[in-house]
Amino acid sequence: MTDSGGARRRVGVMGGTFDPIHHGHLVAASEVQAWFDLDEVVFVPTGAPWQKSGREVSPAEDRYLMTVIATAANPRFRVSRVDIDRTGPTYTIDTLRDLGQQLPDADLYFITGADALANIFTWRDAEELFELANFVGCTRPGYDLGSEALGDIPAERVTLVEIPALAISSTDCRERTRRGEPVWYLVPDGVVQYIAKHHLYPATQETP
Ligand SMILES: Nc1ncnc2c1ncn2[C@@H]1O[C@H](COP(=O)(O)OP(=O)(O)OP(=O)(O)O)[C@@H](O)[C@H]1O
Ligand SMILES: O=C(O)c1ccc[n+]([C@@H]2O[C@H](COP(=O)([O-])O)[C@@H](O)[C@H]2O)c1
Repeated sequence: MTDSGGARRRVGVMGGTFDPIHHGHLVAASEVQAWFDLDEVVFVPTGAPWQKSGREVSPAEDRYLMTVIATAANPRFRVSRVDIDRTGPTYTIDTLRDLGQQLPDADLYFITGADALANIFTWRDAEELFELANFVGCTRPGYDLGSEALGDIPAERVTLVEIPALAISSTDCRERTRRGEPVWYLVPDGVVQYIAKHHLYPATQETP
């Protein structure tokens, strides 16, 4: 909503495969929300993450529901279905166009990890992305994003934000679950229970 002075809202967009969502994602979104005084952060689970097509990804509805569970307690967080309800590969250019139409009075801040930001020119219509949103790159353990990695990203459209180092990845959470190790406190409690209830990330069968 626009206030009487016509001020534009600031909305964060946190896209991800979220297989599963973990506290690294949630801390990054919370830090960026506070840093930019965002009105809200919209989490957008991917439908078909084409750059992860070489590996098995859990059903979109499971990833969506885990994201809803993980964000439910924060009044500034919500989850959008735009990417999972669109058919075909998921491209951020479509995410930003769809959200821009839904939120015409908002300035968008797309939140990514530093690793993802360094690869942004492999994304579809990369040049156009910077016309639709600001980009916020979160530092992540193991990634030292020097200014050369930002390459041709327009400087006025990108900000790097240092967040408390959290060495958590979805890959590690899946592997720990497959090995029967706990993921308590790496992911929200409700997500631990969702993974168990729906038998996500089962132990892989050893071939004799
Ligand atoms: N610990 C973390 N701290 C900050 N950002 C993160 C962290 N983990 C992931 N991200 C960022 O969150 C976004 C969504 O990530 P994604 O859902 O692919 O999780 P992931 O942990 O990187 O998954 P995977 O290990 O399966 O590749 C990406 O922009 C990614 O760079
Ligand atoms: O637009 C693209 O071509 C593109 C390519 C790779 C990743 N992305 C987006 O980057 C975000 C993080 O993706 P991922 O695969 O690291 O979970 C998510 O919103 C993806 O849709 C987007």
